[in-house]
Amino acid sequence: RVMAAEWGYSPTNGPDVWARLFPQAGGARQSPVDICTSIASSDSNLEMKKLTFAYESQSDLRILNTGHGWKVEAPQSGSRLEGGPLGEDIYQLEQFHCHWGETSAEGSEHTVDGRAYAGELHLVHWNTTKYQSFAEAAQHPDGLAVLGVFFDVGNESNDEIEKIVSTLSEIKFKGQFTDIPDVIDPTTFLPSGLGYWTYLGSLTTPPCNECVIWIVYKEPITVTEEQLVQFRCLSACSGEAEEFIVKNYRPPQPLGNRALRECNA
Ligand SMILES: O[B-]1(O)OCc2ccc(NC(=S)NCc3ccccc3)cc21
Ligand SMILES: [Zn+2]
Repeated sequence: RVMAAEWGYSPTNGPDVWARLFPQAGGARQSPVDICTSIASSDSNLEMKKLTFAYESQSDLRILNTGHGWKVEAPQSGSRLEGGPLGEDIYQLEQFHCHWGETSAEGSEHTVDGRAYAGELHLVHWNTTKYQSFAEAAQHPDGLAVLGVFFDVGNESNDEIEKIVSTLSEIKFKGQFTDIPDVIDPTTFLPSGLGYWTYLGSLTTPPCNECVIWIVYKEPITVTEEQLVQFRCLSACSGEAEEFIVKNYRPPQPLGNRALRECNA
């Protein structure tokens, strides 16, 4: 059966059939995974090398509808993510995006002891110590570092997420983009508690390159149901046809014999 031209999240082009067109999707270090907290080893080594990050505040960042969700392009030569599981290398912010579900009972990519959150934010960084470009870094096992932040649904709307939501009506269709007028400070997306789990994995979307050092924060941030409802109004199509992006998360993949380490910052 020829796979639909575009990969997606429906039964005919979704995660269960990605490996047909994207062989890496069937690899042994795929993401996301279910984080089984009982097997996470508390690695004193991680405690020693504190994970540090420094971001700039930026305005006029471009947000686009990729057809699989929204993505904010935030190449930040002045940003630095280092320490923790990242060895001696410095990683630079490239973009951030989000995954969500049809209802708030699902939506995150990583799960914790089988529990899904309502969504998951990914802050994507690449190794500028070793590689010359994002695309090159994505071809290497230590090329990318992604911070994952879970979304819990609550009554307070998240002001930083609101800056994203307020632009979504302008990028309803796939391929559309606009500039976010507000100043965005990526630091504000991070929870107050900085404990995290870390393991070696992959992109969670095709081509599923096995190039990501994952750092998943334990503490979720809060968004409102209304904010998630707005995410689900984006269209996966470029024109009149309306196929809403109601879910864009990959289910957990086998951890296999990978180490899952935790750091209680
Ligand atoms: O797993 B993720 O959803 O979260 C983290 C993350 C980062 C990047 C992507 N995909 C990209 S950039 N593909 C295009 C591309 C792929 C490979 C080389 C160049 C360009 C998906 C995810
Ligand atoms: Zn992602």
